Amino acid sequence: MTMIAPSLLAADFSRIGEEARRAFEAGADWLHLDIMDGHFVDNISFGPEICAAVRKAVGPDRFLDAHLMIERPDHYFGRFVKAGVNLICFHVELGDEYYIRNTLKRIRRAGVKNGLAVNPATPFETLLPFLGEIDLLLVMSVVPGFGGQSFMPSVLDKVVKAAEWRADHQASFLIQMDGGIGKNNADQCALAGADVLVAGSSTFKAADMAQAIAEMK
Ligand SMILES: O=C(CO)[C@@H](O)[C@H](O)COP(=O)(O)O
Repeated sequence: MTMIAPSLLAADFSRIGEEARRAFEAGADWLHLDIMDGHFVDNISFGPEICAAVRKAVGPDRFLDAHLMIERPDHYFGRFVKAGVNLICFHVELGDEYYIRNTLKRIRRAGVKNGLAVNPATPFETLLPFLGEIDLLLVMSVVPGFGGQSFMPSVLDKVVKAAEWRADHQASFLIQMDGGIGKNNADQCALAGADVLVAGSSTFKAADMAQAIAEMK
């Protein structure tokens, strides 16, 4: 079944530990942590210390995935490993083939899963050198930086291509989609091949988070 990962970016930051627990109590499979540095994207969110506080709040067994929208993932990822996240994803737009490949390898060597994120405007072909070396592909369905934006259906084609590539090459990376996702488009994402749906506004801001997650599933 498709997994749902509420994005903590849409939570009430004045009660962040409680909000993280609320997501799992409502049926979340993972919790998605959006890390923004004000350079790679035009917004600043939170860093490793908040991630460590979230880990403490939810206990050791919950799956936390960190989406680094930052310029130097190679420099900072170790701090997120120490904070206790399970997966670290960064953007394919950030560097040349050597930089991306090397950073992917280093993340795995540090003992967590790796992931590569792709912006809506970046073509599928940019991902080809790396698809055999990732645990997760994150296809952005909004321009990263802010929650609450509208879903871009044009990216579904990239998800279909990634799912086809995965089947043809007997690969096993998960496909995650993120941005503007809720009960009205979750089915399109899953049918295109997405395994994990990130949802911020449609979960944390729902009147009933458990019902919102159940409806998406
Ligand atoms: O990474 C991002 C935005 O950059 C996302 O994770 C959003 O935070 C998802 O929020 P909604 O679009 O679901 O409100």
